[in-house]
Parts: sequence; C-alpha cells; structure tokens
Amino acid sequence: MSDSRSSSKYPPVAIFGVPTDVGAGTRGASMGPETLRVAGLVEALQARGVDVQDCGNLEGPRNPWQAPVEGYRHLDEVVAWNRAVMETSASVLGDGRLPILLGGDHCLAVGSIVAVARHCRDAGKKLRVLWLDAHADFNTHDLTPSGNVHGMPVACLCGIGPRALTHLGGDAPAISPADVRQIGIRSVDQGEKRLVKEHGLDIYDMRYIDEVGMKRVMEEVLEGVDEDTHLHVSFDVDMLDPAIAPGTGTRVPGGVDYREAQLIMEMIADTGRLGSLDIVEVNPALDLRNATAVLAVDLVESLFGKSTLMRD
Ligand SMILES: NC(=[NH2+])NCCC[C@H](N)C(=O)O
Ligand SMILES: [Mn+2]
Ligand SMILES: [Mn+2]
Repeated sequence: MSDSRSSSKYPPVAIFGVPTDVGAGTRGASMGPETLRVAGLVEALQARGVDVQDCGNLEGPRNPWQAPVEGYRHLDEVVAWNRAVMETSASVLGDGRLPILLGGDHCLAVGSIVAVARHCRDAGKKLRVLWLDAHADFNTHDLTPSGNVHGMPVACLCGIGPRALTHLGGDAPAISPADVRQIGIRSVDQGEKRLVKEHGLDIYDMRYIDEVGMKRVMEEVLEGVDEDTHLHVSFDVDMLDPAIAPGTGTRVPGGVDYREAQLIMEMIADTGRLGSLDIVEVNPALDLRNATAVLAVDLVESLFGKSTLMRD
C-alpha cells in the first residue's frame, strides 16, 4: 500500500485518557491525559508513521479525597476506574490495536494489565511486563505507609490484595512475579522489601544500573523475548530523575537520566514486540512548563523506533 500510515512496523494504536488520581496521595495526575496531548503525543506518533486513534477520556467517579479506610484510600473508586480501564483495554486489543493508556495514577495498571494478560492467554502469547518506576508498587493494606493504591498494583496483579482488584478479570492471579521486570527502582518501603524478596520479584534497581550500565540491564531484562512475546510497558514517569521530570507526585532523587531513558526505549523498540503501554503519574500541577509531558512524548517516540543516528 502507498498510504504512509501503513509504512510503520507498528500496529495501529488506540490512545485513551484516564483522568483520575484516586490512587495517589497528591492531586493532579488526573490532568495527565490532556497534558500529554498538549505536549503533542498524537502528532509525534503520526509523524512516526503510526496509525493513531484517540478515543478521548474514560469516565469514572470523582476523587472524594478522603483518609484511608482499613489500609486503602478510595478503594471503591479505584475499582470502578480499573473496571473501565480493563474493558477499554480489552476492546482495543480485540480490535487489533495497541492500547496506550494515558494516566492518571499508577493504580490503573491493574486494569490495563489484567486485560493484556487475558489477551495473551487467549492468543497463546507470553507476557512480559516492563515496570519502569522509582517504586516497586508491591505494597499491601497492612504494609502501606500511605494507603494509596498506586503503591499496590504489582502486588494486586500477582494475587495479593483486595479481592475486587486481584479478581478484577474473574480469576487470580492475573500474572506471576516471573512475568515482571522492574527498572529504575530506588524507593521500596520496609515491609514491602520483605514481600518483594519473598515473591522473587526481578528488580533492576538504581545501584545495579550504576554498577553494570543500562545496556547490560536492558539485555538482561529482554532476555528470552521472542516473536511469541507480548511486551507491556508500564511507564511511571517518576522512574526519571526529578531534575529532568519534576512533574510527578512521588519524586525520588537519583533516578534514570535522559540518555539511560532513551536507551531503555530504543532497546525495547529494537525487539519489535511492544504490545501495550501505560504512561502514568504525569502531574502538570507540579511540572515546569510541561517539561515532564514533553519528555514523556520524546521517550515514546524512541519507543516507536525513532533513533538518534542513521538507523531509521
Ligand atoms: N505509583 C507510584 N508513584 N507509587 C508510589 C508509592 C509510594 C509508596 N511506596 C507508597 O506505597 O505509598
Ligand atoms: Mn508506580
Ligand atoms: Mn513510582
């Protein structure tokens, strides 16, 4: 076909915004979807030759902004939003499109990954989740220091958490810790550390990245990825160093720098196996001139094959 849209080696994409911060302890990530659009996400993908459909934003309950109850803040609202995310992700995957979730806070990855896991099971594909984050997000109601559910999605997906989230897709666990690789980690709470070790979560923390370098980290993370693998990238922008990405609610110093982040995205792009993406925790209320959203868009371009040299 001569249509430039079909020249991309990527499948068509469907973008949907999830404007909520019910899982977070700081307000503002609810404005993430619009700020990523303002930063030019759709146009940047189209310029890569990708067929992009913007489905607009999902709807759900408002943020009641209440204190945690029995270890969870806003659990009912978190479940309602995740149900909507799961349904939309499933229908996008069913249409043969690559879903891109614009968060919103990171609790929403429960819904997106439950849908992706089901899709992989039905399609006979192996799932690998790349969790790009400063945090392990493996808390439970009795370990959490905050009650914020955005600190719990990985545990929920692995079957540890409130039934409404662990069984969101009907059965549990949605995934196994062996399906997950975490990159950029540098803040894990005391009890969370124990749980992470107990479950053998594969964590590439900042110390390991410093010691061996990002190239080797990504080689290890992507080991075994083949044509039957579906890569789900769950990109919490707080993986990035706050000096380059200040617009997020739970900043932790000592994060991934610009070059390292580009290499992560480029090496994922090289596999050609990207199947779904979350971009979460962009908070324009804390940002400087939309720098964090602009950087996220820049990194997504690399994830869709833009390279700095003559490799296109
Ligand atoms: N997705 C995130 N930004 N999570 C931050 C979690 C922070 C902290 N570990 C907590 O559980 O409260
Ligand atoms: Mn996170
Ligand atoms: Mn985080």
